[in-house]
This record gives sequence, C-alpha cells and structure tokens, in this order.
Amino acid sequence: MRTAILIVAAGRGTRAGGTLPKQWQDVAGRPVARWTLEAMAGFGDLIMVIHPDDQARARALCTGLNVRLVHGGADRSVSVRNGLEALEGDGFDAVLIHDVARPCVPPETVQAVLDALITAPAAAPALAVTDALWIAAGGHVSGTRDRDGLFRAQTPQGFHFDTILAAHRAFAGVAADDVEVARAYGIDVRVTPGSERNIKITTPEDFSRASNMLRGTMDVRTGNGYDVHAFEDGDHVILCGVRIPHNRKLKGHSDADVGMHAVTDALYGALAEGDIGRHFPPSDPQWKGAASEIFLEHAVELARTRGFRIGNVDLTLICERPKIGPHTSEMTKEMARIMNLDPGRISIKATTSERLGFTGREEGIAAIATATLVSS
Ligand SMILES: Nc1ccn([C@@H]2O[C@H](COP(=O)(O)OP(=O)(O)OP(=O)(O)O)[C@@H](O)[C@H]2O)c(=O)n1
Ligand SMILES: C[C@](O)(CO)[C@H](O)COP(=O)(O)O
Repeated sequence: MRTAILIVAAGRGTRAGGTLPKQWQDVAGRPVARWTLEAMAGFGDLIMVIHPDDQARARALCTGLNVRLVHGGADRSVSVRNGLEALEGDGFDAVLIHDVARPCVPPETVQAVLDALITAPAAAPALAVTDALWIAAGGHVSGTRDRDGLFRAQTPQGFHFDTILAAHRAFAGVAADDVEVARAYGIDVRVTPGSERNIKITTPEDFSRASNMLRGTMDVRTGNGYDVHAFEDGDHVILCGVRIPHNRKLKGHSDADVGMHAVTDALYGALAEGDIGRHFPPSDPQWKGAASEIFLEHAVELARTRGFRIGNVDLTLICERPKIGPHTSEMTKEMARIMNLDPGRISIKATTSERLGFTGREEGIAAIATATLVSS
C-alpha cells in the first residue's frame, strides 16, 4: 500500500507558550517537529503542512529528510484538506494524518493503524478513558458522566486516500480530528490500540513529559558487516548496485555485490539477526544470480518493522582495481534509493591494501561496513 504521511504543523501552539510555536521548540535536544518527522519517516512519503510564516524554519529543520511542504489554513481541518489536495493524483492508496505535536508516537501505534487499513477503510488509535468523569462549573462538581465506551483519540489517523479526500471536500465546518470528518461522510473507523506515550504537547508542562520519554527510550545500535568475493573471468563487476567495467568479474551465488552485502550484514548485525546467509541461504536455487538489492531491502524493512531508522552507513571497499573513486557518487545515489535514506547519511570509500594479501594480488575484493540504527 503506497502511503503518504501527512503531518499537520500549521498551528500556533498558543496553549504551549514560548516565543516560537511549539513544533519548532526544542525537546530532548531537537525541535519537536524533527522528532515527529523521524518517528514517522519509515512509514511512507512525508508531507508537512505549515504556516506560511514558518517556511524558512521548516525547510531548515527538514534537512536530510525528504519532506514536501504545503501551506495550511485557519484551522486543523483546512490544513489537512490543503495537504490532501496537494497529494491528489500522486497515486497514494493510503494516508496517515498525524499531529506534529505528538513526537513520542511509538512505531507499534503507527504500524497497528497501517495493518488495520488492509481490511478497514479507516483506523485510528485511542485509549479507553480510565478516570471518573465529572462535569464541573465554578470550581464545583455539578454532575458525573458514565465513562463506559469513551475513548481518548490520538493520531496518526489512517484512511484510504480517495475516501478521506472526498470526505474533506464534503465537510463544512470545524472538526476536532479527521475521524469526525470521515464519520460525517459515513466512513466506518476502526479503533486501534493507542499508547500512553503518544502524548500531544499542548501545555508547557507537556514538554518535560515528552522530553523524559524521548530521552529515556532511545535505543542506538551499531552493526558491522564484512564480505569477500573472488574474481573470475568476466568484463564487469557490480558494486553497490552500479555496473563497473573491469577485466574480471566477482564470483558468487547472487550478483556478488560485495559492498551491498557488507552493508546488509551490518544492518542484520545491528538487529542481532545473523547475516544474509541466514535469510537467503546460498543452498536455495531461487537466489542464484539474484540482485543483491533484494537482500538490502529485506534488512531495511526488518529494521523498520522493529521500530528502527538508519542513522548512517559507512562502507569501505578494499581492492587495487577497479578504481572506486569515480563511481562513489553513483553508488551512494543507488544505495540511498534502495534504503530510502538521505545520501548524506551514506559514506562509500575505498582503499588498496598496498599490494599485500589477496586484495593486493587482485584475487578478489573485500568490503567492510558499519551501520547505526536508532529507535525512539
Ligand atoms: N490551523 C491549524 C491548527 C492546528 N494545526 C495542527 O493540528 C495539530 C493539533 O492541534 P493543536 O495541538 O491544538 O495545536 P495548535 O493549534 O498549534 O495549538 P493551540 O490550540 O494551543 O494554539 C497540531 O499539530 C497543529 O500544528 C494545523 O495544522 N493547522
Ligand atoms: C486530532 C487530535 O490530536 C485527536 O486527539 C486532537 O483533536 C487535536 O488537537 P486539538 O487540541 O483538538 O486541536
């Protein structure tokens, strides 16, 4: 399912106070909006709806992430509608609409909404109300309400794209959220599990609650990968997905892309998930001649479903020839495409072994990689 992630960030954050709207204020060392974008980045294509006055600030904050910016409107519903209209015709099957003010959203909350959309037209996270409910006036309790069947609504709220666009076009007035807009259009909305972590920063006190959660739970992993392939007769090698003319080729069960294999193993290593051979056994004929892109995509997807994003990848290729330098920018581009990662987070470099050892004798190419995974 091709999914757009629509982050609404055009509000002024008046209840949160401060000299800047809350989404641009720092929490746990980074702006709220940056945390939110990174929490959602692995789930689809990012679009953020902002106030026109915030264009420069938003653009700077999005550095290294692929985020489309659209201008919002006077209330949340108008902002959402502007975002949806901007995405029309781009071929999205689903859209997750998320408050920028919810930077602590756990990956499992997002994944549950996405999973529900496979069989439901709309889904959103919520938590059952557990406190007693009162009505109060003038500082005195004037009545009570039964909490049975009451839920606290959260985001991201997920919808089939065409349906929610039609619902927004048909909606007149102001809605608290997109579930209200969807229901007014007759769309059934499934409730998925919300999380106590998924707070919406609304008042000044919420910054320290969010900060505690963001600082307390970050899980940073590193992994390394090492691979070697021998040369055999041929006229080109494939390195990091790029075909490089050479007077030998690399021997292997797959396309023998030694660089991509090392990076893939570094990702598996960070996840404590063994190596390529465990997931794609060389004894299995279906992987004969396979493009190594399949292995890398699998490791990236595994990281994403475990709630990690890739912090960075560093790869060193060890060979006398072919010369790697002229190809590193194309290789970086290709690896960035496959990993859906900003090229600025990918380093590809090469060294010779000073004519020593098997790489020095040009018997093969070795590759060593390190990858960092970050969860929040
Ligand atoms: N015209 C608006 C108003 C709100 N929002 C977004 O809707 C979300 C939920 O709104 P809320 O938490 O109420 O944010 P603000 O409107 O910014 O806060 P306040 O009401 O305190 O000013 C936020 O991510 C906010 O940026 C928006 O995109 N466009
Ligand atoms: C969409 C929402 O986050 C659901 O709880 C909420 O309604 C938006 O916040 P607001 O304070 O009502 O604008």
